[in-house]
Amino acid sequence: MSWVDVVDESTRNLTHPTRPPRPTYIPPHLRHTYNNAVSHLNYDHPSSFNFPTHPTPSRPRFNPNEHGRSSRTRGGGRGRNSFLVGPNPNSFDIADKFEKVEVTEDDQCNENAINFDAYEDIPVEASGSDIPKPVSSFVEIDLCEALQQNIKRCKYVKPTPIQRHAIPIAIAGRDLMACAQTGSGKTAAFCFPIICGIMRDRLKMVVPGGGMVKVAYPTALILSPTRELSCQIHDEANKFAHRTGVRIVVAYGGASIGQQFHNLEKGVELLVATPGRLVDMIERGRVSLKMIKYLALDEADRMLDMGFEHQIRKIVEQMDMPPPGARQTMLFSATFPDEIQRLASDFLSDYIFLTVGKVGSSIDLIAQRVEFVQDMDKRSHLLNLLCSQNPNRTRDKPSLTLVFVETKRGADALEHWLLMKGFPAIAIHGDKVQRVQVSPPVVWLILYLSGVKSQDYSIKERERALKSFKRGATPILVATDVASRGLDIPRVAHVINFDLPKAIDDYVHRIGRTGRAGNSGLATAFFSDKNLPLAKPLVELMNEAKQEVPSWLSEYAENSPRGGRGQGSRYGHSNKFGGYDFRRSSIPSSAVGYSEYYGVDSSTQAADNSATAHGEFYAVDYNTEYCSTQSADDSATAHGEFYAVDYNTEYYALPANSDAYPYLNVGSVVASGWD
Ligand SMILES: Nc1ncnc2c1ncn2[C@@H]1O[C@H](COP(=O)(O)OP(=O)(O)OP(=O)(O)O)[C@@H](O)[C@H]1O
Repeated sequence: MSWVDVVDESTRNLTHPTRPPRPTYIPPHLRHTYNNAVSHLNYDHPSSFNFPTHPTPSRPRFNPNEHGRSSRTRGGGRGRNSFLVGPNPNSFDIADKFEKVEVTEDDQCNENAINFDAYEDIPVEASGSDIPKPVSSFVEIDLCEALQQNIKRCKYVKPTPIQRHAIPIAIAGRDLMACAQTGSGKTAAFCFPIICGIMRDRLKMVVPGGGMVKVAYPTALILSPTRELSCQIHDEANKFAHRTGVRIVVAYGGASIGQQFHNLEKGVELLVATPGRLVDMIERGRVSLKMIKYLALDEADRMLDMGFEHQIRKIVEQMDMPPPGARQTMLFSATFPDEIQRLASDFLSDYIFLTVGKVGSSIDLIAQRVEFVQDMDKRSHLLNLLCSQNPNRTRDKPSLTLVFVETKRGADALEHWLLMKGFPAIAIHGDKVQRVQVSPPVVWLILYLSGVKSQDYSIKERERALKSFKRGATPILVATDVASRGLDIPRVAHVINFDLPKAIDDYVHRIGRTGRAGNSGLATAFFSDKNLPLAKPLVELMNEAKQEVPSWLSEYAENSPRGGRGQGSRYGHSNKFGGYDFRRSSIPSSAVGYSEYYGVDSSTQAADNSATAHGEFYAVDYNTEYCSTQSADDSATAHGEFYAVDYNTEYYALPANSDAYPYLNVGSVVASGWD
């Protein structure tokens, strides 16, 4: 069966629901072990698979004539017609649908949808003072009744590990920096406490205005880097806030600001926004942040890196938002480079740092494969991969494949090429406006006649691409990093890094589009000469995730310049995976003149001798209060990775030599995998 047949079939099934289902091919993300996942995907022997019909690929070892009919006559046209269908006829209004979900006390329906077994041994680290205890069920948390009902409606039977730990912390009003694996339920972890807080505060707070107001005074703000992610958070938050009366508005750039002002005028308590559009609204005097009590940054490390930091600082520090301590701030991501932790700490007050899960444990979730492919061979290799990938189905819908490329132009070109080859692909990137600008005059005429503005059109184009992909009409999405973070798309079975990213953190987020909510997935990367700096961090990541590392990649890693994650990290420092609160490596005042004392909490008490010996970790005694002139462990200093002190040390200090400072960075915290 070819891709076009699959799409055609899935479209037909929509209109003929009585049609008997085809035998289901078990997709990788429903298999429980790596071996199972890859045993059906034998890439070295593509002929052992049910090849689709497609035009001749350029790769010589693949001969389409051995594998089926030519698709030029059959597949191409039908494919294109079938995936360029209009809106899903079965699409429904989420609110209506949600209303009809029955709430029962013993609703176990979704338990199978999420792999809770994987939670049992998940490593969790928390640091900070007076850390609230985790819970094991939602009912243990003091959430209001309507929210509890909505949790059941969402069929969230149990909290995920990040929810178990983070929600009690947030409900207790504490500031939080939380790092947990992709797809592990962070959205609910910050939405539940915010919605609950808004409902409680209503009783005490008087918000300016009333009725239709020109200036909006939200009490909660969630910032996220992309419009797609903001919309997704808005949809989720709306489900959680169903029948609570909490008013939620989303604001993002590239769409009509007028409509968004109109939405704000109707009242807003929780504003979900992208930074640029929010700054615009504040500067036009239409939004005031002076009533903000809850601030959450999703994908916080991205929000504070070079691209966004300026805007975020403006919003958080230079507008009228209450300062840290007067508001509650929560930062969430799957990756937290320590430089970003440092920046983020400016926004927080007496915060708790939480990491849930370590990379080394993601074995059952995302099977990672790396293949050496030179740039010129990538297309034919991709074609082989797509061909050998049986058009998987989950509940009679095709499984989805996400292909990451480096540039917008590359995304468009690959989309076009895949279409030419008869594969139902669609591209998404941040520059759809340009595509509109070069559109033929007839497109402009249609837009003009239908009263659609170009900005709206570009947004709609992006939305349309995502919708078409989500519902399986175009089961291959070619994307730039605009789709690498946060997007929660069920049935993404395979992530292909056609072009690897420059930073390993981006790789972590990209592959995290599969293997979500405890399900397994498959990630394939095309590694070329250009990716040498990524070799070492990639090998480290794969080793820690207990993935099979090809010997050629290990050799590259060994021969590549020193730097580990440093070379592959956009932040340029050596790193170790696993949870680590950067405050543990802060430089105390007596050592090098830093004014801030780092308070060590109980979670740091267990000093690890082997760590000391390896010079990778430092540990200080539980009762440590001061720093003194204890000299740093030589081996640690020599490795330049970490400062180590003796297990029984009461005091710790860092060498006064300021050159040592850069080496003391712990690097990025990356969490991935649930068990
Ligand atoms: N307690 C729960 N029970 C069942 N499903 C859950 C639960 N919590 C979250 N989910 C589901 O898990 C999926 C992933 O959640 P979410 O998108 O919040 O992950 P995330 O940690 O924010 O991922 P990313 O790092 O990629 O942004 C969603 O489909 C969500 O509905």
